Amino acid sequence: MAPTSFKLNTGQEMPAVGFGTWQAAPGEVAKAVETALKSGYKLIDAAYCYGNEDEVGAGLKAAFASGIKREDIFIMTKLWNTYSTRVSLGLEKSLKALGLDYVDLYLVHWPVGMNPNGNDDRFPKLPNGERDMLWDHDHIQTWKDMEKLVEGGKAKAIGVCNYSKVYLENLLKQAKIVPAINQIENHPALPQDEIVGYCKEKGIHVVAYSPLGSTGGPVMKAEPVVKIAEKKGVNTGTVLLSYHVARGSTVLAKSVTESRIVENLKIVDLDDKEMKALAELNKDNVTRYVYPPFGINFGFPDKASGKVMPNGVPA
Ligand SMILES: NC(=O)C1=CN([C@@H]2O[C@H](COP(=O)(O)OP(=O)(O)OC[C@H]3O[C@@H](n4cnc5c(N)ncnc54)[C@H](OP(=O)(O)O)[C@@H]3O)[C@@H](O)[C@H]2O)C=CC1
Ligand SMILES: O=C[C@H](O)[C@@H](O)[C@@H](O)[C@H](O)C(=O)O
Repeated sequence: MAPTSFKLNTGQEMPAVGFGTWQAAPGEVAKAVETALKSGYKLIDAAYCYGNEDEVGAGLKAAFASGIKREDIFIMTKLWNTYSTRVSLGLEKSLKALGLDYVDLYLVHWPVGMNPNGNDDRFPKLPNGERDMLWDHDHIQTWKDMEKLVEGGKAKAIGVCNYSKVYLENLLKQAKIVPAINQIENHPALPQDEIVGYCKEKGIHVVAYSPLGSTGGPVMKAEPVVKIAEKKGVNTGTVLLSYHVARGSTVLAKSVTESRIVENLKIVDLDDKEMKALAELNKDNVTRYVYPPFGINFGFPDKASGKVMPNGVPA
């Protein structure tokens, strides 16, 4: 039987399936979060940059009012890049919007800094339209500030997102706290074997995002996925979500559609042959769906161009 949770290096149990809130349109996400929690999700993923933490908070409030207990739910949110030099403020703003006293896990959203005094709170731009980045920002300084939060108790644990092997290697050389998780884009069309293997070796739990291929769920149409789903009599989404649990990862799926929210809780066992067939998908032509235009080389083997940042890829 597929596991329903995984133990983190902090001792916390993290559910195997979580609910995503990115790109949930205004007016939809509060209801979606409430529906998700009432349907049995125990893990909610939020972020300051999604601009909807207050609505996520409304959904949490409604679910708690119906009898669901805060302590039974694992809630994580993320520090946005314009707060990379104001970590404590970033957490305070998220807690306020979510209506919470603490989060179970606070994550660095991307290992970059963006201008905190630019022309927008979340997405400051330069006159030429490029993102207003802090080019000399060292992601390890942000991590040191993240470490200080844990003592305060408002973040029970800390972790990262979008870290490649080389970024993580650099971080671990100076970290006092090993990140509890690394949240990365992951699906059979982007297996990320290098970083998944490295995280396993270091005791960092992998959390897979965009498991369906993000907006519109394009990976659901891939041939091996459709074939396995037909053979097992399940939906293609179930195959894609189950792929991560079989790999020992937590998976996050987003939907604002009630039937899909419920459907995405279903995980089935996949055997070695099925996992191998999924591994063959786009083997020589990986597809990454989420790669914002920061102009930075994050060190992922499939995207090795862009500017080199302090403590990023070697110059
Ligand atoms: N740390 C990071 O940088 C990132 C984190 N994330 C997190 O991961 C979560 C999941 O990733 P996300 O990019 O949202 O994409 P997903 O891979 O979860 O796909 C979401 C899309 O698939 C549709 N969908 C969901 N379930 C089904 C289903 N059963 N059948 C058919 N279509 C379906 C949704 O439509 P609809 O809603 O209309 O039902 C939506 O268009 C995010 O919401 C976010 O919380 C995501 C990206 C980056
Ligand atoms: O979490 C989801 C993604 O990382 C998202 O936060 C970014 O892609 C952001 O929209 C951006 O454009 O930089």
